[in-house]
Amino acid sequence: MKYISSLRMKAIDTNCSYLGLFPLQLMENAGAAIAQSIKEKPGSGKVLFVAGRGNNGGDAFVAARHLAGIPGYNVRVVLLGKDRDIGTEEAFHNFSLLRFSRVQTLEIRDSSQLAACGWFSEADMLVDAIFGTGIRGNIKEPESTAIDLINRERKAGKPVIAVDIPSGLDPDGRGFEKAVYADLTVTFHRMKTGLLNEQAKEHTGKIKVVEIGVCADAEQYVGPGDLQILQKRKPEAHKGNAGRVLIIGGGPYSGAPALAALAALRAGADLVTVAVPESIAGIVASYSPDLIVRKLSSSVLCPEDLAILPDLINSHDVVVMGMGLGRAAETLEAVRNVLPFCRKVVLDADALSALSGPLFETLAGNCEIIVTPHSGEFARLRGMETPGTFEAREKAVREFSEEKGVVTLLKGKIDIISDGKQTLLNRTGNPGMTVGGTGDVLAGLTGSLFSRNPAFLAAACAAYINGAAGDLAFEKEGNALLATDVIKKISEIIKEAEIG
Ligand SMILES: NC(=O)C1=CN([C@@H]2O[C@H](COP(=O)(O)OP(=O)(O)OC[C@H]3O[C@@H](n4cnc5c(N)ncnc54)[C@H](O)[C@@H]3O)[C@@H](O)[C@H]2O)[C@@H](O)CC1
Ligand SMILES: [K+]
Repeated sequence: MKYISSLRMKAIDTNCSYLGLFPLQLMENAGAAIAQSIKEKPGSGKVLFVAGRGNNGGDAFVAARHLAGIPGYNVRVVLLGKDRDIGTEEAFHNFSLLRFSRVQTLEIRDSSQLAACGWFSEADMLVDAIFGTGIRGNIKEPESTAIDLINRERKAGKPVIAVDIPSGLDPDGRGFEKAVYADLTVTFHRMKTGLLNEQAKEHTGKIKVVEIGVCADAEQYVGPGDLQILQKRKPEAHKGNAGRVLIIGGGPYSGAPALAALAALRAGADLVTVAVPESIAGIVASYSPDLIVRKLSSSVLCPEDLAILPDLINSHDVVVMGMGLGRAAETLEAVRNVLPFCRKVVLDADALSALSGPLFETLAGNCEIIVTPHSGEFARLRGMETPGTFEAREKAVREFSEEKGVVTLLKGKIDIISDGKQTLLNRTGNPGMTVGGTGDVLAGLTGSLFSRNPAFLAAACAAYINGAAGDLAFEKEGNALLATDVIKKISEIIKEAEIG
């Protein structure tokens, strides 16, 4: 069974808006589904909706409007507050429509009015729309009393329908104080994680999962909603809290590690150190005063560098390795020797050539790995051709990630990101980005996000931001865009999403 966390559900909601499917439309469908479920229950003439001030309450206002037009129903809504306290535009809009909908409403000042109004005891059926996925912290008044009153009526034998989640339950399955006991829970789009455990089952009654018209792409493709799940910078943050990234690259090339490092900085990392062979250290340092450069021993990464790398690795949160390293035998040996010292690593470009099946097994459990291959590198990693059809490629990425215990970001016209259990696609980006260096930018971005976030989320969001920055660069430069133009645009995406 597919189930979903409250954060991911919120992300899908935001992705829907981005695609042009607005919250008001989803709320209309959610409310209509509730009204339908009420109609399917016999003996429910006098229906009382108990609504909180969030969107869960908004769903109830829609359902009340849908039901009120039907002969035989007497519909009442008690709002736990005043209309000015309603927290969202959509819920407020739907509450306002009740004035024209033959629905009796009551706005309360405090919990004493709840029992005094007599509406709970007069109802034949109660609909619980106090909270859904937006519950936070200890339950306050008047919500707490409202839950008690619904439960009192249920004990007296009246049916109770919960909107999305019985109010009080934690949507993600953490502990809870108290919650509504329902006969039926009508939950939207997907089963919520918090409805599954044994304790929750005592509260949910039967669970019905109803579709509310979410666009498939809002769930399948990374979007702005996913960016909202990323860790935000805390106001009291100290230097280093927003991530320390170590880039190991360069030798035959000097630009690649610098591009990765600058992208990591733009994506919000506090400290980025670039460890490069001595022969190019001066060149890399000269690119930008923002870079901290550490010299390795020779003209390519080699096993002797193990003298300084483990300490450097320890003082950073994430290692990003591979850009511009070249594939000299001693370099690939050094990559293999460095990996056991890493706890979190992004492997790109030439570092991917050092990997082999047994190496993944040795590292399993000690090191979280993100690999960022293009199609050719993915073929080498797997030891077989990358499939031609999109579906087969997606399956290959999923299976490889599951088998090796890594997150794979397969770059392409549509990027595929998987950890074996979850898979997301990304379609930001444009043909101008086939220019050299954009892969290095993506690796740096991925490392920066990975320093503060789970691997799968970091890889998916990095793919989105890299492509979205590339699209902004394309508006100005067209097909003549350069990797450095992409880096310059990262800040616009980060700023708009209020992350970083
Ligand atoms: N795709 C979606 O995510 C959709 C969500 N919808 C509905 O929207 C709900 C989520 O809406 P919201 O995010 O507005 O949140 P909720 O409506 O679940 O709860 C937020 C309200 O509860 C109050 N509150 C939170 N914790 C409290 C506490 N401990 N004590 C007292 N009051 C507390 C808040 O101040 C706010 O007024 C879903 O459960 C669902 O019912 C639907 O409208 C359809 C689409
Ligand atoms: K509810």
